[in-house]
Amino acid sequence: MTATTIVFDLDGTLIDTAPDLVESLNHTIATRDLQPVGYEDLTHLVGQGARVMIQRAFALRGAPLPDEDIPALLDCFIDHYEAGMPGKSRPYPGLVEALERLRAAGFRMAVCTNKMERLALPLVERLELTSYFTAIAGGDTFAFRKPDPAHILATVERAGGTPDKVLMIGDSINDILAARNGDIPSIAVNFGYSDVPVEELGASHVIGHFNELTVELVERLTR
Ligand SMILES: O=C(O)COP(=O)(O)O
Ligand SMILES: [Mg+2]
Repeated sequence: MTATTIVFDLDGTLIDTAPDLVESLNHTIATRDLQPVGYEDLTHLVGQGARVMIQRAFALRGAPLPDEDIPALLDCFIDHYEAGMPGKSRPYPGLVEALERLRAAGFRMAVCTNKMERLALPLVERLELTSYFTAIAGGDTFAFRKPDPAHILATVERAGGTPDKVLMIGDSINDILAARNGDIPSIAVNFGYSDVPVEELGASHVIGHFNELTVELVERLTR
């Protein structure tokens, strides 16, 4: 019997990246004299990767952003974010213990994030989490990304899992919608960066701490 593949989102699910995202974003928009955004703005800004985050920050400040200006701003963000990594970003409480017990129970685990692969890989590596995951796919790894369920399924395939035995765990609409669109059971975590209450996302289950992510829960949701 093939083991279930547990697919985790990254920002706001495995790792609390908010302080560094906000800092790098503010560094980037300051080059255009825009006022800094706050932590409370982040839930509206993250989710679709750095390019969209920059575009949304300009929109939030009512500043025009011609397409041809985006590459330089994106480079500015990437350079700043990469240089500081892992900065203040940390795994959420109880994560490592949860990964340990799920690995011991034989589950295959993978990461499916809309963050660029070149940022996701070193972040996971510098927080010493890489060895838990059989595959790590970013928002630019394939030609599609969350909320397209193909992103989850291609990640599972890369991890050597089977598409009918998958559990998606995420913090926001993209994750849960991708799961729902693919008929995949899902868990929403309530400690991430959703701009709506996670109970409204339509996940199969909601957790408030990784100590609730038990082997029994995974088995029950993927039966
Ligand atoms: O960085 C983003 O915008 C989204 O990243 P996530 O898919 O890991 O939440
Ligand atoms: Mg997320």
